[in-house]
Amino acid sequence: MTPGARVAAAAAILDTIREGTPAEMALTRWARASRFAGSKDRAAVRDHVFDALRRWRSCAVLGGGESGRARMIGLLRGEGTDPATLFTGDGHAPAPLSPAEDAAGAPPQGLDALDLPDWLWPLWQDSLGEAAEACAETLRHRAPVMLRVNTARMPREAARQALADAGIVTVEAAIAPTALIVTEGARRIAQSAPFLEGLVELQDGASQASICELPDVTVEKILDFCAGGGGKALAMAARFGRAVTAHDAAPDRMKDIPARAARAGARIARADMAAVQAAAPYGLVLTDVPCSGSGAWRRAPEGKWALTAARLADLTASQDAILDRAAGLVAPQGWLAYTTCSVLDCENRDRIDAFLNRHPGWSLSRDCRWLPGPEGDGFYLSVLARH
Ligand SMILES: C[S@@+](CC[C@H](N)C(=O)[O-])C[C@H]1O[C@@H](n2cnc3c(N)ncnc32)[C@H](O)[C@@H]1O
Repeated sequence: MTPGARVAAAAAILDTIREGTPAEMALTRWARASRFAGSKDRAAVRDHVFDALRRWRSCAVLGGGESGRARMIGLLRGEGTDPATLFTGDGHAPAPLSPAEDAAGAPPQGLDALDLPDWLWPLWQDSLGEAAEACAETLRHRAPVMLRVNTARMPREAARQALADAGIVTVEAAIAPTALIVTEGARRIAQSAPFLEGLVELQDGASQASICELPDVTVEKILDFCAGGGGKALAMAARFGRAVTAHDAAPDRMKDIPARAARAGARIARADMAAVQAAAPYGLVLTDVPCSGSGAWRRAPEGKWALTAARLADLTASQDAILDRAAGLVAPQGWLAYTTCSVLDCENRDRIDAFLNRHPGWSLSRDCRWLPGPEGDGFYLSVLARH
């Protein structure tokens, strides 16, 4: 596909997303219907679509309209590319700009320029203070591809070498002693020997850092209460060199854990609630709760536009309920860790303060927040100690 044809494909996909199709589904449907598109074409179209989703508001203002075509015009203008160079009408490229399109569009201002929803701004500012604008700006750009080295198997430097042998270039990240940033060859990771042999896993830097900040547990049992695909359970198994119990209210989400654990040489047993309760208490329970994802909107930008005040209220209620439930599983003198990939206080420190008000006999031991940046997403960790 020519660069212009890729832009035309992205514009059409953005229209289906506007009509309500989730981005991943819209991309998959397009790829199935476009057998002529090679892997580089698919990657380029995907990048266009996700860039436009990250900058949804500013693209519309710069492009002078809400359609996929207008947003692609806006995206190119925002990147300093004259749309006329790609909107040529040649082959499968989009038709040239009309005089009206040429004249439409303006530099975005305020929240259009920051690409945040209006209703969210007061909460955003209260939570982030002076960092509010910089944080919004960071989320307008792509996230780094990051790997966690399974240091239970190999030191970080040796893993870097093994990755380089597979054509994957990385640099060490300061955020965590396990973290690497991929600078070249990201698309080779899933088929590479270091990945297939469990030496590395894809995991954001701040998630890795949060596991490094957990208190030491030497003999006690460890439970990942919201295990999902098992990213944190695997990281805890590597950090502590111990077995981890994994639970999730949606057990299907844990279906990849056995294969991932086998690759990594980790002992992770999946457990339903009855089994979790039968094996209680635990020395450490991690609750990596469902959240707005506001710290990770670079990776999942649709979430930025789908979040509403009502949805946020539902999330905070379920965060409280999960904390209450998990607290009952923690041994005396044990730890309850709470994490979100959100930067909003209402999902972070406010939930912990509310928990401490409801539960005498607990105290706050550690409280960390990472802002989105070159080494990771926005993330929050709180560690609560049971007396
Ligand atoms: C942020 S995701 C977990 C991601 C995972 N820890 C990882 O690192 O890959 C949150 C998970 O919490 C689960 N969940 C939601 N409500 C829950 C509940 N009441 N009890 C346990 N898990 C719950 C969801 O199904 C979802 O998989």
